[in-house]
Amino acid sequence: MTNLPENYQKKMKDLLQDQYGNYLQSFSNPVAYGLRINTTKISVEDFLKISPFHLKPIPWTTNGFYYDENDKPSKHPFYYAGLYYLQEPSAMIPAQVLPIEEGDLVLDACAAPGGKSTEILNKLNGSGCLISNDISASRAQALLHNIEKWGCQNVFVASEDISKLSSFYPDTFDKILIDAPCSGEGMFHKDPSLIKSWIERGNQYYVSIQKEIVKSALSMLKEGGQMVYSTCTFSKEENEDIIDYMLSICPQLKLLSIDLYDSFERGIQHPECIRIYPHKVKGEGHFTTLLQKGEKQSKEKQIVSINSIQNEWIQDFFSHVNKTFSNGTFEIRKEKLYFIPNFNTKRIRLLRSGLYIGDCKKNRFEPSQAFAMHLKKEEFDSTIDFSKEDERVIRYLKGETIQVSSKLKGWVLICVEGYPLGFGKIDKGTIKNKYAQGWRWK
Ligand SMILES: C[S@@+](CC[C@H](N)C(=O)[O-])C[C@H]1O[C@@H](n2cnc3c(N)ncnc32)[C@H](O)[C@@H]1O
Repeated sequence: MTNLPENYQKKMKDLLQDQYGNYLQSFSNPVAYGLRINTTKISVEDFLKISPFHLKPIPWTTNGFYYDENDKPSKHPFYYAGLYYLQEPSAMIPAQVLPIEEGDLVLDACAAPGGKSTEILNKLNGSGCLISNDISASRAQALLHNIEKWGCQNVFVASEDISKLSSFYPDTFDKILIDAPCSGEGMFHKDPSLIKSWIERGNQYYVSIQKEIVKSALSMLKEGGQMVYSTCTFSKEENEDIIDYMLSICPQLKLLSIDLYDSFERGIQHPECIRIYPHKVKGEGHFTTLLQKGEKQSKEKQIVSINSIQNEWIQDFFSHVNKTFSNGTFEIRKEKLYFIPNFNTKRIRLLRSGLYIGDCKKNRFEPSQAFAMHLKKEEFDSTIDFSKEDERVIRYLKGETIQVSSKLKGWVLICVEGYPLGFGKIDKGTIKNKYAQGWRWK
């Protein structure tokens, strides 16, 4: 049984009252594991047809499933194909309740390692643009990897303090998600090591950070824009009190109610908010609120612009690519080709602008790993598709040279069950491995 500090126990007893015994009891439940399907790459129905895992629907999501601990989905080629994200089931709620519409400009303010950003990208479905930001440079690297694996083009990955972003983008975003840094009380069951940090820092340490973050976010939200504030902690100071603080500094802000799944609880004094407790659902804890700044406005039409790059090697490569790009421009920066969405990011620290397509080397073009993840099998005219049981899949993911019986020559997109994993270069049945070094199977 987890050793909870005395003062934490007292707070939780006051909060939960007669449910406190059930809360303590929940520490002996097994941890619930979840995966969320990348609906940009595969429909839920199609994934269920090819999934080798023991899946059960997570009732508050449309594309989230519990899996069995022994399934080990992080050790499967489908994970490398970016077909799903592994996420704690209750953490699926914040992105789910943010009402994203086609063409929205969205900010995920505290995004790393990317659980919520990946779902926002699914909801944007290739339209609009996401700025996925995290102050921590090292966490932002993990964010970049997850975003690239997800395969989208309409995203910038930034690493800034959100207060700095706010000076560049007043009244800019249609939607903002703040999954705030918090004391993590909802994670004590899954990761008891967080209790030590709770003892050292308590709740107030986070309250001041959260206030700064929400103040900056509110100033970046457009009139009529909507915002989700969420934490994975139970303390009222870090949840409803932060909502009260937001209401006090932004008078036109209002709370919108969220459809309540049976076992969710309402917020303290704010019935529009939802509280998720581990003794009520199969998942850890979370708090989520949906807010709107003033009245909804009608939307301006997106500017559609597209250019082409006059480079023989790029054009030759693109003669094998059957896909159209929109709402952005192709740009070569330091010999790398990108497709960059229409959004001015000139003054912020970026880890990635849009889609990194490949490298313009002397007399040739080399497509990137990110571009392979972006393509669908039918969008490249030279593919080798393996079944998930084929031992060459793992060998490819390990970076080995592999043999196939094929007359193809040149760049090939290597797929598993029809879903791209990366590129290779084939000649006389030998595939030279081009799977990115840092992504390899360990
Ligand atoms: C709860 S985690 C986010 C988890 C993420 N939303 C997900 O679903 O994978 C909070 C994040 O906030 C980031 N953070 C803390 N202070 C920040 C600030 N001032 N500006 C931007 N990000 C910040 C932390 O580095 C941390 O990664």
